[in-house]
Amino acid sequence: MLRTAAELSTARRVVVKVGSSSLTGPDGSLAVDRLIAVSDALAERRVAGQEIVLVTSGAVAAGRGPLGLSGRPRDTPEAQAAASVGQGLLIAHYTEAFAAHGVPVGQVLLTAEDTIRRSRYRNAVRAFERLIAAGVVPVINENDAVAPDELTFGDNDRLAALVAQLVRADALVLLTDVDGLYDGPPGRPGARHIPVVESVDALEGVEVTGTGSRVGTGGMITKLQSASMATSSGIPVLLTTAANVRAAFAGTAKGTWFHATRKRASRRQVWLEHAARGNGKLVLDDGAVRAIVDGTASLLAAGIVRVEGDFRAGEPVELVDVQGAVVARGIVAFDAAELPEMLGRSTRELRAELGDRFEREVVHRDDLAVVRRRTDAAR
Ligand SMILES: Nc1ncnc2c1ncn2[C@@H]1O[C@H](COP(=O)(O)OP(=O)(O)O)[C@@H](O)[C@H]1O
Ligand SMILES: N[C@@H](CCC(=O)OP(=O)(O)O)C(=O)O
Repeated sequence: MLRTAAELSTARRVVVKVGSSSLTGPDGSLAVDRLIAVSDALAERRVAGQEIVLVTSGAVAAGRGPLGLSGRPRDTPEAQAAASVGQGLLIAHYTEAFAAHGVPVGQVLLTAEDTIRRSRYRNAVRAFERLIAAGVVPVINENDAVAPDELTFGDNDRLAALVAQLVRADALVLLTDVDGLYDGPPGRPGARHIPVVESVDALEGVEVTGTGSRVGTGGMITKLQSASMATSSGIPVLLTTAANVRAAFAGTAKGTWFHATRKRASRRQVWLEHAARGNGKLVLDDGAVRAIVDGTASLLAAGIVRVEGDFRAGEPVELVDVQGAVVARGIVAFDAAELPEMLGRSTRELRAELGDRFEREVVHRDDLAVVRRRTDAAR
């Protein structure tokens, strides 16, 4: 696992996210020279043997000019139209810029649903692995033209963290218009640069805003959420400017390095913790909550006080405490309809009264991910 920003040159696989603010000019339209500069640096890394996955914003901004929009789109359909027009332009420029180095790119447009559903998640993993093995740089954006309002990532910072988890990257690099995290809005006199963050969730005395550049989405808040998601699954994060991309890979860029806070988790665990959404909830008593949070126990029927929602065996569910706070997510081994008569009973009673099939754990340890405290709304 990478310990410092200086080690980035040794990373095998790096996900790089470039924000709209780094790809646009002062009038908010696409600045092709900036896109080419980032592409040149990344293509060189790919040619040198590093595996690069690019998450790029800029579709909405790139679509503004051709549609004659002077500011941000006014509503969702206008943003969808701008993204649709802009995405084509964006990928055309990337294709050309990387081709100058003999590197093919492959466009992948994701929606939140692609990560929420296990079958789609697995399918995305397969596609990425094949692209990377073929020497391609996957170029990813959200599928803004069709993503339904209630199911969008909305910002590419968190999408980039999910992609980093999906491809099991060694590092995530967030390129933006500011050379790292400051203890307050960087334009404010006296704001201090923070070179290293040990744990995003333990950050204190730092003021971040959700509004950033004129074209970006989410400001620094979504970057911290992204860093929290990545670092808590074992992936360190470097935040710096797009102009620093070469220096970043040489290990010399001014930026902020977010240490990984946990060991690398399996894709299944990461999916459960960060992406999976379920239709149901299992409400646990205090003893069961302690056992699950402590780390080694499976969930038994004896520790469940109530079942909410409708689900089938094999689907993800939330494990919540009696106050409703999410403690963990897991794959449940029984249908919702089977559980009520099992609640509160020991495995021995279940076997005696309901039969052998009911002697099992309700959620096996291997199918369970404890949801730790992290920056709110990190999903
Ligand atoms: N504490 C902070 N440290 C650094 N930048 C901050 C902070 N709080 C807010 N920001 C703002 O976040 C912006 C970057 O976010 P955003 O505009 O969404 O960029 P991008 O388009 O690259 O995703 C910066 O321009 C900066 O003004
Ligand atoms: N998918 C959108 C990007 C949304 C977004 O997160 O933008 P940014 O904050 O600039 O990374 C687009 O391509 O315009």
